[in-house]
Amino acid sequence: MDNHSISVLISEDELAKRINELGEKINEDYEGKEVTLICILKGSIFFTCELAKRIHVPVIIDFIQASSYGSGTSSSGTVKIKKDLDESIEGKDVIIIEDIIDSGNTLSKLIPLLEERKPASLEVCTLLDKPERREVEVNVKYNGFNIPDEFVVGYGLDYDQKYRNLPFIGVLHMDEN
Ligand SMILES: O=P(O)(O)OC[C@H]1O[C@H](OP(=O)(O)OP(=O)(O)O)[C@H](O)[C@@H]1O
Ligand SMILES: Nc1nc2[nH]cnc2c(=O)[nH]1
Repeated sequence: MDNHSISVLISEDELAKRINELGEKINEDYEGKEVTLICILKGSIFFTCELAKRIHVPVIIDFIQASSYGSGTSSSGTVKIKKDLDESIEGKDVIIIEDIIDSGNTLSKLIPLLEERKPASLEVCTLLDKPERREVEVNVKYNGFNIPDEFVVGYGLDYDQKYRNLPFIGVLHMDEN
């Protein structure tokens, strides 16, 4: 069994404050419109819920699931759709909600696929960005925090499907022995 510990990187209060700011910005940018939030399962569920509560224009929420990294901590480079959206996004103003952008592989595959469905607009909102890890450029309109190249858990992010329920973002430290 793994021996590891977790240290707080971004506290619950800091998350709430920044998500408020992102919500306010989205309210300004989408004034008079309806916005469709696409939550990328599973990691983005907490962020999507918290952000959606702060958006005051009409909101539609839908879910999509891309293939996962599995139990490891690095990108496979290939992305498959495991669960597709329920509704059409044709003519909709869409924001993709991500918990984290790491290599950029997931979004670089997902964005063209969603663009083919002819949304009126398509933007990306991520809670976390690890710019040092980027392999493929992704156009990100809303970004909560840039973080260092550390494996993080909590607030939806897992290690081996665990720790998604932590109310903060923590760094996972693996013990040496
Ligand atoms: O920029 P990338 O290198 O592609 O990494 C980012 C993706 O990795 C994580 O998902 P994961 O595949 O771990 O699935 P999960 O959200 O179900 O945990 C995260 O939620 C992003 O979707
Ligand atoms: N849980 C988790 N998933 C990721 N996917 C890409 N980067 C990360 C990370 O730092 N933590």
